[in-house]
Amino acid sequence: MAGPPLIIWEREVEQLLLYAELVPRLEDALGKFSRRDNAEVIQPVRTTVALQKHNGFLGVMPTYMENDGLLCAKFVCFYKRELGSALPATQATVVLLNPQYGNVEAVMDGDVITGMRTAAVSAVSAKLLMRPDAEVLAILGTGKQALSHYNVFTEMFSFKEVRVWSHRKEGIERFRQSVSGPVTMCVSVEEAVTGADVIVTVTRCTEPVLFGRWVKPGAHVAAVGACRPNWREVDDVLMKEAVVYVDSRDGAMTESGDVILSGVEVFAELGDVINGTKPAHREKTTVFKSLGMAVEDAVSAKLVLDKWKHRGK
Ligand SMILES: NC(=O)C1=CN([C@@H]2O[C@H](COP(=O)(O)OP(=O)(O)OC[C@H]3O[C@@H](n4cnc5c(N)ncnc54)[C@H](O)[C@@H]3O)[C@@H](O)[C@H]2O)C=CC1
Ligand SMILES: O=C([O-])C1=[NH+]CCC1
Repeated sequence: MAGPPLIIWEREVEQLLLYAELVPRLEDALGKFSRRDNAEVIQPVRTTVALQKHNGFLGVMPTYMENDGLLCAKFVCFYKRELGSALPATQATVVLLNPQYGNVEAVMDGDVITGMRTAAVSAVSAKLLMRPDAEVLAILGTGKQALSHYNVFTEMFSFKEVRVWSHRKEGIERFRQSVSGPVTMCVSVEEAVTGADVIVTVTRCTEPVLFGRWVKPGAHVAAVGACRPNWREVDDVLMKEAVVYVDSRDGAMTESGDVILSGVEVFAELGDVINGTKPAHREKTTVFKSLGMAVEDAVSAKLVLDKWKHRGK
């Protein structure tokens, strides 16, 4: 008989996950996903159940990575909140199962995993797609994802300036106090993104907040919010001017309003670039549209579990 599952909560996950260890595992997982080999990865598009009364959705995100012996599912609730609401936009739990017997081995907090793996994948997109001389990073939004993106982008790259915009002044002030490095606080999106080399959009917007007319040619945009087919974060002009990369083509064609409603053609998955089957157009304006994938959660959770088992050794 299997023992009871391990329960690993937020503070422990926070202590165990490090970007330096997470990033290479995510790159490997993105590459495996894009090879479409069922022995490596089975990952259907996320199933979503509408929580109409609460203006939200439950997303169920399973994956099986046979060669890695990994069976995992994340449950993530995400909401369209009122402007200024203090309630979280997402809440998540990750479950690791034994693929041979089907028992649950570990249940862990999914919020830190979601924050860190999403930001780390955006950083991978920048590593592959931004111009090598990039100096200015602009972050739109000041919530959980904004913070994790700030942390990994400043750990992996040396930007001369990091600009931050939020629709609320208090949001920017809170953000400035929670980060260790300098930030330039911007009063408008236009001010934040004009001349920026890399732009990260991490808002709860459901209408475009970033407009192509403000984006410098050759900039790289990691568009992380707007994960429903009728939600937008960036406008048609930007989508049509850019070479568009995604985490999952099927995911983007099912869930991304920015892709579906602009009618653009997806050029490649990040995994295709990692595998060397599609080029990285660093010289052009690029958009990485992120929806989030179960393989990212699975390899993150496995890293947490392995480190939990070896802690103190
Ligand atoms: N692609 C992916 O893998 C993932 C995407 N997400 C998405 O990322 C976005 C940010 O998530 P969190 O940082 O956790 O949320 P959060 O609630 O912590 O922060 C959201 C930010 O958006 C701002 N905001 C809210 N409404 C706005 C509006 N109408 N216009 C402009 N700004 C607005 C808030 O002031 C806040 O700064 C959400 O859309 C979420 O669904 C979250 C997890 C994973
Ligand atoms: O992958 C993920 O966890 C999510 N994507 C959009 C909301 C949550």
